[in-house]
Amino acid sequence: MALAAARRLLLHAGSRLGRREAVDGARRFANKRVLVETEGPAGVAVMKLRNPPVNSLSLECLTEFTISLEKLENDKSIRGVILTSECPGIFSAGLDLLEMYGRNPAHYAEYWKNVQELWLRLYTSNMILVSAINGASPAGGCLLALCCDYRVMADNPKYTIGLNESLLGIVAPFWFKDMYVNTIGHREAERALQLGTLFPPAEALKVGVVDELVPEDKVHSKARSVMAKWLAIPDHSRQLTKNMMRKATADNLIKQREADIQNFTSFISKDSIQKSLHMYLEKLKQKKG
Ligand SMILES: CC/C=C\C/C=C\C/C=C\CCC/C=C/C(=O)SCCNC(=O)CCNC(=O)[C@H](O)C(C)(C)COP(=O)(O)OP(=O)(O)OC[C@H]1O[C@@H](n2cnc3c(N)ncnc32)[C@H](O)[C@@H]1OP(=O)(O)O
Repeated sequence: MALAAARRLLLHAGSRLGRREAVDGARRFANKRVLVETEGPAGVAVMKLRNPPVNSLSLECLTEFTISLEKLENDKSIRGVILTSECPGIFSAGLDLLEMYGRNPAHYAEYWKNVQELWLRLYTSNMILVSAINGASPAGGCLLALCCDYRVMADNPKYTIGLNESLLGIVAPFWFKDMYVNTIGHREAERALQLGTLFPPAEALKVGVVDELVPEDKVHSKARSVMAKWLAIPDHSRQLTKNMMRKATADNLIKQREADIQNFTSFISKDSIQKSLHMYLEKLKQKKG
């Protein structure tokens, strides 16, 4: 309930701000964790995640992300979005582990509902989505990139991307898996999911997790030039084609959202799974010390 109220407030406040700044041609609206900048006639918005230190997708971050997308979808002058990160070296560390560890079942259910909501909105967006992957992109971070129509990644061997859930002792849900299969094919997805592979850029390109690698300082300019190419296609034919390609995958979740929430909640609540998450969080801490 509190989140629904926050969502209404943010939508309202954001639209007022958006109108005021439109006077300059370039517009900008921001929540705490998501910054959106639009550039007048080109019809392109740049959406930057800024939830330091690692852009983990906390409940608040998911909510703000979803609201920002909703606002862009409602703005008919926007045809494309470049998704990127403001956190140096990190695109997104994925779902926030602290939302899935040590909480109660009602919290897990609420969190998962919001994860589903963001995924459905991103994956089925009518807008052109290009990801400018300027850092590490494990699990839910990779999920965000996979939702896009085109992925440009910084060619820095320190950055990896992939669905690594099995390394955490958890399991990517069927709709993560479906999207992976759609992107890289069944055999590669089967292997990468079981092994929890985090691909360095060259391998990510080879297997098809990303579409293009560029030097780090060229990620944004390349994303813009890719966007220009996609903008040249008539919206109606591109959108109908996208819908034709993606609808069955999205419908597969839509028809069983509630069951998927129940499944996640009971899975993540298990003692054995909580123990695995605890160990993984400890490992992250130890890495520092
Ligand atoms: C039969 C059953 C069938 C189906 C199952 C049913 C349902 C499905 C069930 C579950 C599905 C869940 C799907 C989950 C998806 C996810 O996205 S899980 C998250 C996966 N993410 C990761 O593994 C990334 C972990 N992080 C890292 O590898 C590194 O942090 C980094 C490479 C991103 C960045 O490295 P550094 O720059 O060195 O930063 P630090 O490691 O020091 O981290 C700083 C700080 O941030 C904390 N942190 C990192 N990642 C997360 C995260 N994802 N969530 C929350 N917090 C995170 C880290 O612990 C540090 O914290 P402090 O020590 O500073 O407090």
